[in-house]
Amino acid sequence: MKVIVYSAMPEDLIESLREHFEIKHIPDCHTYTDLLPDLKEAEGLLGSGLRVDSGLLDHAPNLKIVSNISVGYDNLDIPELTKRGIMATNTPGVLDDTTADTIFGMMLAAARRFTELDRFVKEGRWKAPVSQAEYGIDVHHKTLGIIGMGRIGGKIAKRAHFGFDMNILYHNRSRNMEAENRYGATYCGLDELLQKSDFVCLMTPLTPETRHLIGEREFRLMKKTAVFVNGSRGQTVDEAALIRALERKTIYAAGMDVFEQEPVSPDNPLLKMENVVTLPHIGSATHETRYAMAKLAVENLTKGLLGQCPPSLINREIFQI
Ligand SMILES: NC(=O)C1=CN([C@@H]2O[C@H](COP(=O)(O)OP(=O)(O)OC[C@H]3O[C@@H](n4cnc5c(N)ncnc54)[C@H](OP(=O)(O)O)[C@@H]3O)[C@@H](O)[C@H]2O)C=CC1
Ligand SMILES: O=CC(=O)O
Repeated sequence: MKVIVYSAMPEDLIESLREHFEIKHIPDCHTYTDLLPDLKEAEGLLGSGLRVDSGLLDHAPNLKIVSNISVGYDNLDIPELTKRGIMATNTPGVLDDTTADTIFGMMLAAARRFTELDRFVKEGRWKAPVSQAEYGIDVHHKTLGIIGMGRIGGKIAKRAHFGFDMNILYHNRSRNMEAENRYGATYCGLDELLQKSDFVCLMTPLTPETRHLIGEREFRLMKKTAVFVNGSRGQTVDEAALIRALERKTIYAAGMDVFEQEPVSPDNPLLKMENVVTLPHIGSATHETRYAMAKLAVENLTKGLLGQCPPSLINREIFQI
């Protein structure tokens, strides 16, 4: 069976795949056209970020499984894959703590102005003891609103509750009793969360329902002192509205790990704002966690192609056909 690996992958994991499959490794793939010569025969596709829809699938008549090395799977057209009987898998769970660390770190950095003041020191502008001009705002004992209290949202809540004595509000389509019982989180409507939170953290998947979930109206509902942090996907936020909210001081600061366009354009006004912490989509980017994700993706693909149910199968109905 032929498998295309279209992202960088540790050599030992490539070797474990070679025990079962013929591997074509194309680590620098940007669009499916880079894969065209191999797609026709491929039964498995493994990597992260590639858009997989009918455009690609029409060239891949033998494909049985698409194994995503990420938990978010907005790059996959799940209904189309399911219609064609192709399994889709992702990597939930193994990246929760690392991603929560990143998002929490970004919240602290925005509130305490770490990146801005790092530049202040390195550029030789630190000439006297700091004054109010360099003060930030406290994170501990404040109210954190988490939109999308799932696996990662829960780990952010854990840090906020046990480490920072924060009061936690959350909004989902359904209640998360574990977050309520373990971290004292309170369920509320989106508008109430936006009005009451000192920190607003967005952690939903990108779906048609969450596209531009946070826009002009939502920024206006937030406190003028609010710090907004996006760890989900760039398209869940109307970035033009965020830029206006920061320019007009409708909110205090922002932390962005994800952008509507990635890599972000150098002209993006957010890059010029001192009160915005920008990261290059590194939520899960540690050596240990990226390895764990790749390993799980390899397990998903191997099990799927060898006739077993992959542990993180998204379109489970395929196994009931
Ligand atoms: N920045 C980065 O590097 C990373 C980003 N991510 C992003 O984070 C996302 C979340 O991951 P994970 O925590 O594992 O996912 P989960 O599915 O565990 O959690 C997602 C949460 O979002 C809620 N949600 C979904 N749709 C809506 C909606 N329309 N309105 C309100 N809440 C909603 C869900 O609750 P309910 O169903 O009850 O609504 C659920 O609690 C990923 O899909 C990915 O996009 C993930 C990892 C790293
Ligand atoms: O953005 C990363 C993911 O795993 O999803």
